[in-house]
Amino acid sequence: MTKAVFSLVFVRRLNDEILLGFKKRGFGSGKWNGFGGKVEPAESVADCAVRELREECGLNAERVDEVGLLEFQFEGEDTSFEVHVFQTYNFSGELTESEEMRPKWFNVNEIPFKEMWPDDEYWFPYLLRGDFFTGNFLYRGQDLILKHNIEILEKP
Ligand SMILES: Nc1nc(SCCc2ccccc2)c2[nH]cnc2n1
Repeated sequence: MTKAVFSLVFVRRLNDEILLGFKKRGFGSGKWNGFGGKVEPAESVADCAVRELREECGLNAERVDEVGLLEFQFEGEDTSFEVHVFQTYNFSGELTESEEMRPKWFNVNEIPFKEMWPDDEYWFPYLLRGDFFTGNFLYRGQDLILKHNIEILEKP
């Protein structure tokens, strides 16, 4: 089982808005998601999160805080995805659509889960509440979760 490491970053504004991007092509296209991609050899996961955010929507995160760690396996595939989830409230720059992503602010009570990866509905409540979460999901294809486990580190 080879492991590929990815970053995924969610931008928050005030307390009730979150930035999502509609993936226009490539892996996960047709779904709303955070911004992210594959960690390159010479960078940290956090650096990757900042880089991918800027590349995909033009925003510069002053800092990113790790809020979760997810592992995804797809039945019959040898590679598993290790996804480090980050959040930031501190950003600058002008929101821009890219070839990859169409960004849009959502109210946290109106997350478009039906147009997102099925697992997101399991861990979004913890992301929004600021608890650190870990989870692993076994998929059949990209729509069916065969097995999953989630653990929460309650904030002190
Ligand atoms: N929310 C969410 N995201 C991903 S992939 C995120 C990491 C990534 C991978 C490739 C390109 C850009 C970003 C998922 N996979 C399975 N469930 C999932 N849920």
